[in-house]
Amino acid sequence: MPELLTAAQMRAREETAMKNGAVTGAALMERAGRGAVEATVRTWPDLAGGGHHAVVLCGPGNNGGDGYVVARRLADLGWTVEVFGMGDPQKASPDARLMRQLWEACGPVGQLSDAGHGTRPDLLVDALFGTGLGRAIPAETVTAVAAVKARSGARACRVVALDCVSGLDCDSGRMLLPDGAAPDAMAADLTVTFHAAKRGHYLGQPQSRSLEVVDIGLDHAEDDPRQRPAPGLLRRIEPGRLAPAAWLGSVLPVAPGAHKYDRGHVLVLGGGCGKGGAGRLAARAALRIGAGLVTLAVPPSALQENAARLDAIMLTSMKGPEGLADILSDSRLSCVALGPGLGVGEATREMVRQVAGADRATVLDADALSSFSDDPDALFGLLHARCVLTPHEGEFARLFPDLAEKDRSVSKVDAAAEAARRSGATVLLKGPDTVIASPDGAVSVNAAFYGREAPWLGTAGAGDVLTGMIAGLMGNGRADPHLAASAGAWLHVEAARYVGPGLISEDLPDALPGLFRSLGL
Ligand SMILES: NC(=O)C1=CN([C@@H]2O[C@H](COP(=O)(O)OP(=O)(O)OC[C@H]3O[C@@H](n4cnc5c(N)ncnc54)[C@H](O)[C@@H]3O)[C@@H](O)[C@H]2O)[C@@H](O)CC1
Ligand SMILES: Nc1ncnc2c1ncn2[C@@H]1O[C@H](COP(=O)(O)OP(=O)(O)O)[C@@H](O)[C@H]1O
Ligand SMILES: [K+]
Repeated sequence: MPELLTAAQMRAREETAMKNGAVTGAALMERAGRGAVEATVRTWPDLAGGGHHAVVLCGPGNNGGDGYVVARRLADLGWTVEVFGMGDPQKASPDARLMRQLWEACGPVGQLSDAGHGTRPDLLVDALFGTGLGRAIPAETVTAVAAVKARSGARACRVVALDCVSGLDCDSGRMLLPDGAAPDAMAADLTVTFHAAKRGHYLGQPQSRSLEVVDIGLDHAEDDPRQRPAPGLLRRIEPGRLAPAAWLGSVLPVAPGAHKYDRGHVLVLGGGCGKGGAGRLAARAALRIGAGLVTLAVPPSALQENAARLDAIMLTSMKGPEGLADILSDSRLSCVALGPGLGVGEATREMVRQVAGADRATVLDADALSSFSDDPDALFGLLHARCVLTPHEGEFARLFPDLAEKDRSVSKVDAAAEAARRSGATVLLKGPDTVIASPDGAVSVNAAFYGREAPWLGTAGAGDVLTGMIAGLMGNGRADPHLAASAGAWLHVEAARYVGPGLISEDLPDALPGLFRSLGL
């Protein structure tokens, strides 16, 4: 699976290759610029050949150096190229200075403040800042980008960003913009990044419609999606070089001779009369994803309602927390999911205490988490390594107020990792950029970006389905919590994309058989 690098990790890869004598900085810059031009033409084949017009905005560092290479390459292809630069060339790195000089043999470098003059270009190249960004970008760069876009009038020109959209903090995904700038002021149609995607490309609000990774000849670390990611590496969840079936075969119960108990028996604790939808969604998802048996335990008053709605899912009556011990005494129950529709309060807290004490694979969501807002440490004291917490940002803020989104000083990755360390459980922090972190430092991200968008997944009950999917995967005992949560999050988005717009949560479990078939399972 592809790893997502921090800016420092990227610099280290580059420095190692240069120290080994494997490559020079100038050669890397040439490859980056050449790769960016090739990726641009691959994306927009009508830009192949000469006769087009580009405006290239170059910053003071090596990102600007890449921009001078792109400018020269486009000019070689017969384009009309205007280049505008910033910063003192004498202060640039030797590589960036060299690339600027090589460009200057082809054409001039104008002042950034003049970038707004002229006719509509076919392409705007953002080579202002890359991984070296340390603070908010200067207002003059935002003004220059807006001025070039304004040259285009109603028919916007295409924008390609080199390495990242300038202003993107490549570690956190936050945009570092001057006061007053619109959040999408620097947005691009295509980002071409080098060697590997950076963390920030897959966190926060995507600033680019598409992302291409160009190989520049540096070594890649091997990462097998069937194993837990190594601490310190941020894994992007996707099958990678493996076929989806080969990857998911490591978490799904597919042994030909499997008995239903080999495929796990999941217990879902459901809500009271009139509050049962969430539990039923979770139970159905657990069954559809492959649990051999699923039992829904509900208060006696909700038995009739549920009996009328369920067939393959077994139903049992549970007289409050007092009735739970008896149910949990069945050693064949391999995973318990609780929270959706349970209600916030002491009864739910007591259920969590008993389930955690039963030392089984456990998924805690929604009210099972919110019931501990007043004393998160009491929850953390109960948890063990086979627990998965699946908060959305609101639930996360109740348990980890100092890591809450609104005043988060660290990235979502670091926030989830700290939450996992503190709680002793795997934490899946939801969103279009869902982050999964485990106490040993394993972290993965499942991003619904770059052609994998599924905004219709933000619909009532989608989280309850995810809870059931993860419980179903954990129940069969094959996958560890991190891998089960990762595969669950990936399949959740794939199921949403399989159904498409108009999706309601009920559709998600029932999309799984068709999705599995399409994945070759
Ligand atoms: N690391 C690698 O392996 C490679 C890096 N390359 C390019 O090099 C880039 C990184 O280059 P650099 O480290 O020089 O960094 P950048 O070019 O991203 O920017 C750093 C420069 O901008 C200045 N700066 C940073 N933030 C600023 C702000 N807010 N306002 C004004 N000035 C600011 C810095 O003082 C420095 O001069 C990558 O993004 C990539 O485009 C490529 O050439 C290929 C290989
Ligand atoms: N824009 C989006 N793109 C992809 N997934 C999304 C988006 N918005 C929400 N989701 C996903 O939808 C689910 C919503 O879960 P949650 O907030 O718990 O809802 P509920 O409580 O109604 O079940 C989460 O898995 C989240 O990651
Ligand atoms: K850039």
